[in-house]
Amino acid sequence: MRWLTAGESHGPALMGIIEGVPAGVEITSGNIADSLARRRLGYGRGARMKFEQDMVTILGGVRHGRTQGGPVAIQVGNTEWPKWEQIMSADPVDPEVLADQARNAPLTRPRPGHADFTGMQKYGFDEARPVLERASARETATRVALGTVASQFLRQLGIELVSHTVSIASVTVPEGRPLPVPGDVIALDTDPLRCFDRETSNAMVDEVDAAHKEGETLGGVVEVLAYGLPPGLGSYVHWDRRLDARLAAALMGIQAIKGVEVGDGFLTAARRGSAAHDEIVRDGEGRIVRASNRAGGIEGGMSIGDVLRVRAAMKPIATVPRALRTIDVSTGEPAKAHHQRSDVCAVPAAGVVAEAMVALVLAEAVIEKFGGDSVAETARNIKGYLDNIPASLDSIGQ
Ligand SMILES: Cc1cc2nc3c(=O)[nH]c(=O)nc-3n(C[C@H](O)[C@H](O)[C@H](O)COP(=O)(O)O)c2cc1C
Ligand SMILES: C=C(O[C@@H]1CC(C(=O)O)=C[C@@H](OP(=O)(O)O)[C@H]1O)C(=O)O
Repeated sequence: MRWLTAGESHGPALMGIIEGVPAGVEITSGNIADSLARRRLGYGRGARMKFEQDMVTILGGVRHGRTQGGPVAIQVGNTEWPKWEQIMSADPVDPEVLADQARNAPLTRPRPGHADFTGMQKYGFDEARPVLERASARETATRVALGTVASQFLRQLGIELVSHTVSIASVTVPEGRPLPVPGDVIALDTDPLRCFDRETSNAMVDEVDAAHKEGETLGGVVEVLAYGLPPGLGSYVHWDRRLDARLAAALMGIQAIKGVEVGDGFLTAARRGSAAHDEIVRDGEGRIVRASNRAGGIEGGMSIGDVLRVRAAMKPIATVPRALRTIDVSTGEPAKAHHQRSDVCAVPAAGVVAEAMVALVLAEAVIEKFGGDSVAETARNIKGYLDNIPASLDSIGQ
């Protein structure tokens, strides 16, 4: 399986292609639009989320609501395009027409924390527009679109994902709260911060309001859970086939994500060995189970058949209204970084993006282990594998 996105933040559309999806995945543009609507949610998102729509068109690979085995191509149109048609035109535009457009003013005051400055150095641009157009997390709309295809595939195999917000700045869900399960997704999506704990969510709203008032921006932590995984996805034999390595890379590949944790992660580093691992025991019905899930469902680079649990830490939004110090590269003089509008906090949206990235990694790992040109074939192969795990090693009660 492989996938790729293209397109700019203010271009006509974003595009994504995913190849290697078996035939028979049930997917409609409505499913993708629903996922994209979830990505736009979240208290603290900026003005653009209110006035722009995501226009989904499936351009290939799907017929009558089912994948056909070929690459799936999805377009997400930017409804803001008419305002940017000349500025972002692929073909040359009369410089006089461009000179009249206020929003085309050169962005010569790069924002610390964004890709602006180094992107200009790297590609030889004299302003940040061409950098931010592609560096922008607008691109994550396409990842969520492609991730929806992956999620639908996984769901048909009994694997369900849940994402939620664990913290906004220093406001954190208290330790020991029960994990949200797939049946909680609707409730999560109606919470302003996609937080499972009502009291914490209220405190998060206050935190975002305070930051907004003070011209600040915020980061936070999101968690993705996967239920129903078979044991053995990923591998211990090569570093780049480890499931934890692939999940970490996928999550770190989201704009503004600065840390990834698998299971209890950093907390585990502070524990003694006897309190760090998940003992293998028999439950009341004689099945082999784990006494805990500190590892987050991965050992030795492989899924162990328990709930997968990964977290991603997002830094505060780089476009800080109380603008940071920078240099105006057109004059060489100290200046304040450019700021027109931005999100105060996009952590809830990042959770939906993280869920999409986890779905893409898991779908790829499933295809790698079980193959299948159709979902039915993949499902048969999974069943054959599980049925053939010897009783002495059976941890899934087959
Ligand atoms: C969903 C989402 C929305 C974001 N919205 C903004 C935004 O409105 N303004 C901004 O400056 N950065 C925003 N960012 C973060 C930037 O894209 C990110 O800071 C930039 O790519 C640099 O981060 P990096 O150093 O991790 O690449 C957003 C990120 C995500 C995931
Ligand atoms: C448009 C989206 O996110 C954008 C991500 C983003 C950034 O710098 O990453 C900056 C903002 O865009 P603008 O600067 O045009 O207001 C966000 O709105 C989106 O998520 O659909």
